[in-house]
Amino acid sequence: MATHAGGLTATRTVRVQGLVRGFGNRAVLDGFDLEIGAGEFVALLGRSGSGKSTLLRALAGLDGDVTGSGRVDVPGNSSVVFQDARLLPWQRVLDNVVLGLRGPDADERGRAALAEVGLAGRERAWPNELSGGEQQRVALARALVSEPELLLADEPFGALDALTRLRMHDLLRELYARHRPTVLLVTHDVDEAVTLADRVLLLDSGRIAVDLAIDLPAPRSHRQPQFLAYRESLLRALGVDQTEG
Ligand SMILES: Nc1ncnc2c1ncn2[C@@H]1O[C@H](COP(=O)(O)OP(=O)(O)OP(=O)(O)O)[C@@H](O)[C@H]1O
Repeated sequence: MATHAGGLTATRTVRVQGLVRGFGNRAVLDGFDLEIGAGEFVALLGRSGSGKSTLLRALAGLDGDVTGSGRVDVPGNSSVVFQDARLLPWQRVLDNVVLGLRGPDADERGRAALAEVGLAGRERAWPNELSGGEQQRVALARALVSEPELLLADEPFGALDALTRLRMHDLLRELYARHRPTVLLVTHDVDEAVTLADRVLLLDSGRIAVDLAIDLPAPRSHRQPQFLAYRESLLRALGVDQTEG
């Protein structure tokens, strides 16, 4: 069985060694290794079915029913954000954010987190009164209110329209600058990866085929020649034909 342990050094937040995960006879990850430094913002790209979510679930400890082996070291206080906000519809926005928080200052921290994601004044709203983008802001507030060392995000903006997605990019980058968690962001979107991350991993057939440091001054934009160079090399590695469209 895989061990899921805490106890990390200050310089390394995530360490995966010899991770094996599969379904039936098929190994998705077979002897997979990964290290992520404290405070790194890492994006994980890969074709559909390459094992991105399988890896994220292993890091989140959300695959207890899956057989596998290997060692997974992550901090004890990690948060996960998914493509859908997964709010409890019978709880008001603030109650969703502070769910699981203890202490007399929980509400105060929840309010502060909501203000940080631009939702001050919506504390008493019900989730279904919010737009998809607003619900995802609540999910981010809920993830960050506990000041996690590690934020795991599985295509958190995948269901949003293009404009909302761009706004969420700015917000996530802002929150990251303020709180400095280690981030692992699973995405299908090469531009999203290059815009947000300082390191991009490309998963292919259960192994890391590309491990690319993104060294771009902020604010990042498609107009930067280096941005286009990073995008091109990642698209090439993904096997996307760039002569089309
Ligand atoms: N519960 C499951 N039972 C059987 N096979 C599964 C299960 N979950 C995932 N798989 C298979 O494992 C492989 C990796 O899936 P995973 O969801 O990790 O890929 P992914 O890279 O996240 O894909 P996507 O980008 O489409 O979300 C796929 O071939 C998938 O069909």
